[in-house]
Amino acid sequence: MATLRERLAGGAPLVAVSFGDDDAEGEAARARALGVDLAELRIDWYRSYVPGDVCRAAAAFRAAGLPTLATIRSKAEGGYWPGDDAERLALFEAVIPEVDAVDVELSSAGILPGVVAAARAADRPVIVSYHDFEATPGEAALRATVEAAVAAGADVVKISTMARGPEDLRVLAGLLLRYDSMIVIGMGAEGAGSRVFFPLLGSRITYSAIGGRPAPGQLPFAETVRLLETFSPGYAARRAAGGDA
Ligand SMILES: O=C1C[C@@](O)(C(=O)O)C[C@@H](O)[C@@H]1O
Repeated sequence: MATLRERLAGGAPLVAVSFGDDDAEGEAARARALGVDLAELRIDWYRSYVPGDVCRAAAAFRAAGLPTLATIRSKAEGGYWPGDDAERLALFEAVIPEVDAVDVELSSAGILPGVVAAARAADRPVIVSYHDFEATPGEAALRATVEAAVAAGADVVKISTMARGPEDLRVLAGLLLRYDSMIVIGMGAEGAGSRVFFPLLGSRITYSAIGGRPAPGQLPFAETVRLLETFSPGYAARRAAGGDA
């Protein structure tokens, strides 16, 4: 079976679902049975930020055979992390060896070099991300963001912005076509189609919801699977092979 790094580098897109720390064993078993490709561990949603507890929740997903992505989203980019930079970096350093990849915001400048260094030391790919829940910035600003994320050490750059209409989707699609190793998402009702269409153009991960706290415009997991099976033969083939192709 391909590693997560290999899957992020090419081939059919991955369907991720985000999880908190309620019943990690049960959620992991259900997600595995449903054929989720990647569990995004939204550690900023967790009830406990004690490193041992966080690592145990991560281990439950890995034990179920599900690749994991650790995210500790800052409040500045729509997340819930209540602590300071030193605590967040320490938590990233503790959890990185227990997961398959890590996501950190470009704007988290105080911890970004440390997170990249910890990921490199553990040979884990790094997604450097940018979120705007209000609007989609102009193309020049987004290009500068992508280039700064690459310069910071991103293996994959994620751009997730609120799409207010077709013009925003054109900007986001242009960005996706311009660079390799991208995850691009148009959030909101106007962006919802991008969650299926952009993966067909090469966006590496699409995020979907199984209950929980769906992001704006996120589609349910089952609907995302149905649409990707319809439009992505590569995804359909991988799923038919039980996720292992
Ligand atoms: O950044 C992303 C994308 C997302 O915000 C979405 O819109 O699907 C959901 C988040 O959990 C994830 O980390």
